Amino acid sequence: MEGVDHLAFERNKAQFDVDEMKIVWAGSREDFELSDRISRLVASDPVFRKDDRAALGRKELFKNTLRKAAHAWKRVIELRLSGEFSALEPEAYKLRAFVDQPAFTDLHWGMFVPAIQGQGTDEQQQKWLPLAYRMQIIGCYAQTELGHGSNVQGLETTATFDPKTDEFVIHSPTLTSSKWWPGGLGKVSTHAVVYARLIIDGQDYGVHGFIVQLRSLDDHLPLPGITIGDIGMKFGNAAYNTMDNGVLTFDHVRIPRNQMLMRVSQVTREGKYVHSNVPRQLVYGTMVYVRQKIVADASVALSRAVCIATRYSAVRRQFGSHNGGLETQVIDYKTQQSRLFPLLASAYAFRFVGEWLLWLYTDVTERLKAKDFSTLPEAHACTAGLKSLTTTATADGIEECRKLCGGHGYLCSSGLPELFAVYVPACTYEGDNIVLLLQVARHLVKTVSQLSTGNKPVGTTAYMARLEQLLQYHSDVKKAEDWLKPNVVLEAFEARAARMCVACAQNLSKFSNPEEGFQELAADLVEAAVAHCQLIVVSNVYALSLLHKHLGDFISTGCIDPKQGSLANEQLRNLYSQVRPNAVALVDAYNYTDHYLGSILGRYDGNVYPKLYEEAWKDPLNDSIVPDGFKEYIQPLLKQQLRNARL
Ligand SMILES: CCCCC/C=C\C/C=C\C/C=C\C=C\C(=O)SCCNC(=O)CCNC(=O)[C@H](O)C(C)(C)COP(=O)(O)OP(=O)(O)OC[C@H]1O[C@@H](n2cnc3c(N)ncnc32)[C@H](O)[C@@H]1OP(=O)(O)O
Ligand SMILES: Cc1cc2nc3c(=O)[nH]c(=O)nc-3n(C[C@H](O)[C@H](O)[C@H](O)COP(=O)(O)OP(=O)(O)OC[C@H]3O[C@@H](n4cnc5c(N)ncnc54)[C@H](O)[C@@H]3O)c2cc1C
Repeated sequence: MEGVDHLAFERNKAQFDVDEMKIVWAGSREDFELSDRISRLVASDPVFRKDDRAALGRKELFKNTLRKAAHAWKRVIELRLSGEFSALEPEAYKLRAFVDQPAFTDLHWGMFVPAIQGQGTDEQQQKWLPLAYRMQIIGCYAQTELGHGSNVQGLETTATFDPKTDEFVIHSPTLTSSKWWPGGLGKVSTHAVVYARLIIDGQDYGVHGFIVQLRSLDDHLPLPGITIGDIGMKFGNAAYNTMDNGVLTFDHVRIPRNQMLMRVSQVTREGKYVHSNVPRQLVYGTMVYVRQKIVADASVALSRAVCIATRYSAVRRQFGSHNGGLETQVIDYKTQQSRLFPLLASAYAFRFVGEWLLWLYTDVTERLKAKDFSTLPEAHACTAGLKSLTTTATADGIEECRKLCGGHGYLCSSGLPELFAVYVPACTYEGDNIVLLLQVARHLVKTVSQLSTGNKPVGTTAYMARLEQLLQYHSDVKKAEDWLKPNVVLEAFEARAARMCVACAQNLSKFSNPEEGFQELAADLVEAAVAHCQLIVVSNVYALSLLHKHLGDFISTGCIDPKQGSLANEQLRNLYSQVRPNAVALVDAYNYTDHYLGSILGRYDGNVYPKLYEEAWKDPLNDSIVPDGFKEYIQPLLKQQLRNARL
């Protein structure tokens, strides 16, 4: 029934103030009001409708994306969502987020602009940023190649300095050096920040960023020497196919010398390479920025899936009917709770860890401005590790939510297949998750090895300073409630991470060649890195379900014994019972509109069955009662069978 809240009985059970929790989730009252206003604005605008997108072909889908991006930009300007002509302001960022359709603009604002801001000189910023802010040029981030993505130092594209003309010659020497994947490149971008090996007088100075114009600003045709196109359909139907991930090759394309991004190092008119007194890793700065954004984004994607699965689990009933009464809500099954509630808790935990990471990132940025590079390794390890941890958990969590919704979760109208398809590449882009965990492992091993030299570990590795104590530690948990004390949980996680790191460091020391040891022990190193990253995010329910999931680690490292493991599980069951009456209210606190959720199963009013039934009839296959192709392919078969039957 329209207008009836089928979930009201669930909402009445809540033991906390949902409106207050909405503010906690949003970050502040101001943020809440902003999100609320912008999400409603998007939901009520017919251009931003998205319920029809699963049935669109690639070309229509792409054109629809262009239309939405252009309309979003128009709205930003009309509503003066940002003071300047810039879409970097929170309002404009939120508008793009609620439009919920990946587009070239994500890369323009999310990578092209930050690359120039972070790696361009003041002069370069003054020249390029106003053009980019007004979208008079549209840029992308062209780093990955057909042959190399993870190994940035292995990129093959060259930028050779020509002192005669004061230019760089950008060239793709091999097929594998073709740029491959950059979003927005395939059909839209007029410019790119291209990463290429700097060659001066035959000497290779490694990978640097260059601003290169790709297409004419008049007719949008590729400039001479440039070959460009889309790399083809990707996983899922609509999902990430709204994006024109592209291929690009250069045939001796010339650009002026001042288009090398020169904040970190410079090439003079005479062809002299000058490296500023800053770490070369600052060339990777844009990736650090985006990894931090991706962590913040993980809680959004996971919370959407959890919201759908929680509301639907309260609506869906199976078994347990007595004397013709109602069947049991599937959310009341302990198995459903043990799969769903840790994800609900994870969404909240990732929301808070995202805030913390933003603080860390802001802090390191301020320090870099003051030429203090001391916290850069910690910022790199935290952004890389948490990007890996949160995206893996979110991608797995979305898929689990699909299963939690049974068969109906497999329908596109549940919103879950598309959410998964659009999200899962987050485990790969901005750094493959395993490659990133290996970076964390290097940081941890280095930290352990420096302890003997008296180096005091700082930041998230500070617990290693108590190594002796952590190596002696054995949990003193005696009853299930002991697991409710944050310190008890935290110490167990610290001891587990410390012991796994120390074990890796000890095993590494047995190798005469450390690099060989690192390769050989990579799987253990990744597990130690995961343990360290989990330590960063632990909080009550979440921590206990993780402890239960990784019980083997905790027991094998001697941090807890099997009895204490069972007590943790007992406590977990108690906590699920406490979460149960609050579950629907906890997902209401995300304040998502039905437009943004894009899911019949997750509708706010819980009116699932009539709407699912209605939606089915909208499928293009139901446009005709007898399908196209009946006469050619089905009727002859039927007639054939009839003839055979008569024989
Ligand atoms: C709308 C706004 C955006 C919103 C965001 C939301 C969603 C995103 C949406 C869509 C995504 C779309 C786009 C995706 C884009 C891309 O994918 S761009 C391409 C990204 N590519 C990668 O991430 C490549 C991964 N590889 C690397 O980062 C490096 O090659 C790797 C770190 C693996 C190795 O580098 P290498 O130079 O070979 O280093 P070493 O292992 O030898 O390390 C040398 C030292 O440098 C330190 N280090 C490495 N990286 C960094 C860094 N980024 N910052 C600081 N320091 C770094 C490393 O720790 C070593 O230090 P020590 O020498 O040990 O002290
Ligand atoms: C949707 C999407 C959008 C993207 N957008 C952009 C963009 O805008 N701009 C851009 O430049 N790039 C972009 N990329 C590329 C992306 O950054 C790379 O795909 C990513 O960095 C992974 O690199 P790769 O593809 O080379 O994977 P590979 O490194 O080839 O990974 C293959 C396998 O090898 C393993 N592996 C690799 N190295 C190691 C190692 N040292 N030790 C152990 N295992 C290892 C990995 O774990 C993985 O299992 C995008 C990719 C996707 C999927």
